[in-house]
Amino acid sequence: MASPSSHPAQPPLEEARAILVGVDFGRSSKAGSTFDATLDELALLAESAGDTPVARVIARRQAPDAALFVGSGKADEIKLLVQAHQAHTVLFDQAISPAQQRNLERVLGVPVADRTALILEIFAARAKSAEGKMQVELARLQYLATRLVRRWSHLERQSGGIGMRGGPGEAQIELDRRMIDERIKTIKEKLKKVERQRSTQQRARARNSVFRVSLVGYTNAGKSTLFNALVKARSYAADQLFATLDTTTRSLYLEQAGASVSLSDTVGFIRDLPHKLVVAFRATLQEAADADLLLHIVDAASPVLDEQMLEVESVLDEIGASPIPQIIVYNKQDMLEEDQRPREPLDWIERPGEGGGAGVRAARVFVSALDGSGLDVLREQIVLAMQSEAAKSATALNFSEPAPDSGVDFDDENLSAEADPDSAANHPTQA
Ligand SMILES: Nc1nc2c(ncn2[C@@H]2O[C@H](COP(=O)(O)OP(=O)(O)OP(=O)(O)O)[C@@H](O)[C@H]2O)c(=O)[nH]1
Ligand SMILES: [Mg+2]
Repeated sequence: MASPSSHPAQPPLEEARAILVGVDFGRSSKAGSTFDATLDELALLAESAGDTPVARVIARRQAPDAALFVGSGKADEIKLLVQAHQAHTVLFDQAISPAQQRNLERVLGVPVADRTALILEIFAARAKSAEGKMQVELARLQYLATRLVRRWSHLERQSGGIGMRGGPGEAQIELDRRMIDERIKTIKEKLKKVERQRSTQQRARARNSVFRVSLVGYTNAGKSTLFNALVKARSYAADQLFATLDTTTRSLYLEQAGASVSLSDTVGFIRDLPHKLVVAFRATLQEAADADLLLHIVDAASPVLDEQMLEVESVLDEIGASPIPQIIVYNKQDMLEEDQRPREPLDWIERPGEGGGAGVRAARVFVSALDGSGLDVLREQIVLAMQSEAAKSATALNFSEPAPDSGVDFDDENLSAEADPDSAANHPTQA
């Protein structure tokens, strides 16, 4: 076995057995079942990062231990499990500090990672566009700059991707850190340029009056599957978290309206998305925020669908997309028991308003992206939303519509990475 001070041996590609650890601080509302669901999500994250979960440990504490996050007894228990399963890594459901990570690695003898690191690994492996890759690299470097990372991710070894694999002595780390800072600066500058281009494109798109619809929702809810079913495209759909990172847009022809709308598939949301990553992806999500209509896709079979919906609503609020009309799409109806399925194909529910304010009514439709049921009703609702929007802007036109080519309706600079999420620049098309 690797001595504690050396770089722990990297597992061979085909196996990376992981022990999952969650600490219940007694805050989960519906104790037990809910907490288990969060570990289910960690398991799916681990699998999406190429690890195989082999055991779960749940600890109960009032507060995290300063040195080890869990108590020393629990740490011993985890170590026994690591040995019994010949595990290669231990994954924590909560964010652990750099010091806790170091201490844990010393005690357990294998690399330790937390949820944030896992999400970053997945994002790094999945990003496809040049901009997406830069955004992820930036978020990763900012995260790595604060810790000695001993875990050389499974995905990274597969893809030979970007990133730092630390581990060596302090001098090397100091050197790495300086290089990291340099790299961060360069990427920020490049990103600014790309973002300026993007906002010019967005402005052009906003001028041509195609009705824009964005699919949003918790990761794995079925956005890409629904996107493919609607436009008969092939967006990458898989039982993995964050299968989609870059926005894909296609034209969707709606027979009932005799017109086309543009439909965009977007990155999924997840609870406690690392803050840096939220900032990095704001530009991508901004496309969702600029839509005329959001289809909020929900995994109706998830035991924690309420929490997932609230998480999505809170991110939407953060990027200024709360006021955009929504259709709530309860997907995966085929997975429900007969008696759990709704009697009517459509009803109305109340969703939170802007800034958590007064609720707003939204149509809810029940579909299965897999077997295609309910898609007609969904198309009808899109048409209705489009017509009601057209009626609204016709009324607005009678008042003070600026000349379409005034060119001063909003400012490129304000849409750059540092833009304030609450600034008016996030609502460029608002009358
Ligand atoms: N049974 C069932 N499975 C579905 C349905 N829609 C999607 N799925 C499955 O759910 C999983 C996730 O689907 P995706 O379309 O990749 O989900 P997504 O929301 O795009 O996920 P991310 O891009 O990772 O955020 C896949 O295994 C799909 O086959 C459905 O209506 N019924
Ligand atoms: Mg997807």
